[in-house]
Amino acid sequence: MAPILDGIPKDFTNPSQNTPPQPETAEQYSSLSSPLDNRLSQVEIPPCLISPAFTPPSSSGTGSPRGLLEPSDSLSDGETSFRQNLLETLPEVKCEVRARIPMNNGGEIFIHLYSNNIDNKEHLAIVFGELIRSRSLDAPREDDTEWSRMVRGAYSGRLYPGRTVSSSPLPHSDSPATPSSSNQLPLDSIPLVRIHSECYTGETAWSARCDCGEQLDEAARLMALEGAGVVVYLRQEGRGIGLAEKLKAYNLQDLGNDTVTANLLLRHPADARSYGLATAILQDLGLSTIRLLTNNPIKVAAVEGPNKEVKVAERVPMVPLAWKGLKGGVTGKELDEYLKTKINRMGHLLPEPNH
Ligand SMILES: Nc1nc2c(ncn2[C@@H]2O[C@H](COP(=O)(O)OP(=O)(O)OP(=O)(O)O)[C@@H](O)[C@H]2O)c(=O)[nH]1
Repeated sequence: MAPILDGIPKDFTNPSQNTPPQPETAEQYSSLSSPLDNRLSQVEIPPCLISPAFTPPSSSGTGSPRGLLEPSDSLSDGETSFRQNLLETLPEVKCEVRARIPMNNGGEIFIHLYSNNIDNKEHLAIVFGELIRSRSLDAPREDDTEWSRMVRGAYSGRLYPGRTVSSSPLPHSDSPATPSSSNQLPLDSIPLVRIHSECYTGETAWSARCDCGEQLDEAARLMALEGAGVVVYLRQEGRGIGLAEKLKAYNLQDLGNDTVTANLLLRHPADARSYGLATAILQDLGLSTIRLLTNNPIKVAAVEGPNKEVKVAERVPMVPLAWKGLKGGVTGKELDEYLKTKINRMGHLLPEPNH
């Protein structure tokens, strides 16, 4: 693969790790991953994004290693700038707390907050349905009491005023209770999963530059319909470069650059994300086979992990509502350009609309 930015170390986003020899091509990759369709096998998947890998450090985006590039400086395609180092094992994750959230549409979710051994961010799993449970949350802990188990969310059924036993599945019943087999996800059901990267602008600040907020809503809608599913919400804002750098990238986009070039001009990779934490969280939730909601072929291969800790049985496309001719979604020139760059420069598997 050709170097991206002459003279800049490819692995500047994670300089402290030694990089083991990595496959460089889709062919070499095929021994690690099982592509879901023909287009997937044609995509050159950056080895750095195969789990397990570091999520970019929490300080990512706070400084450009060697300053801003001028557009006239050496700048080529973004693929080889994906460069992080692999771990030999998955990161360790621990669900610290789980809480029920009644939704404003009448539904209900269980938010799981995770800690891990590679960064200090609060990564989340938003769980639909009660049958998907966290092993690390439910496991007995030192000095556990019924009270501490209920407060951290390691209870079954519902909490109610006066409840004293964490494991009771029914109100006022003190019967023993890790979830019974009838309370587990049916063996033949493969849950929907969305691995979503944080996007303050699209999810909170009403941005029409991307469809991140819409994708989150659509994932929630589908999972609510099925009564089960998980959104793994990773705190890798701005494709891992952080909010400050993403905002600079927006200014560079307004100056005429696409999303990939804007990142490169800031001397960041086109995509600095990794998915090892997502793989570990799915494992903790007992999900070894999933249907993954995404258009991003890298995500599919990355989340499976080198040892196939998680198997993606099906990729479920996420087509923007506007591109399906439906109302209610994000629309506009910026969104179209954002999506076309994903298709043309990042290999996303999304058919362009006819309009
Ligand atoms: N650097 C940068 N990041 C952006 C921009 N627009 C959105 N993002 C970030 O892109 C990420 C979107 O990630 P995801 O929703 O997981 O989507 P994806 O990997 O692109 O692919 P899908 O799974 O198909 O949606 C979030 O972290 C956003 O903050 C941009 O213009 N520049």
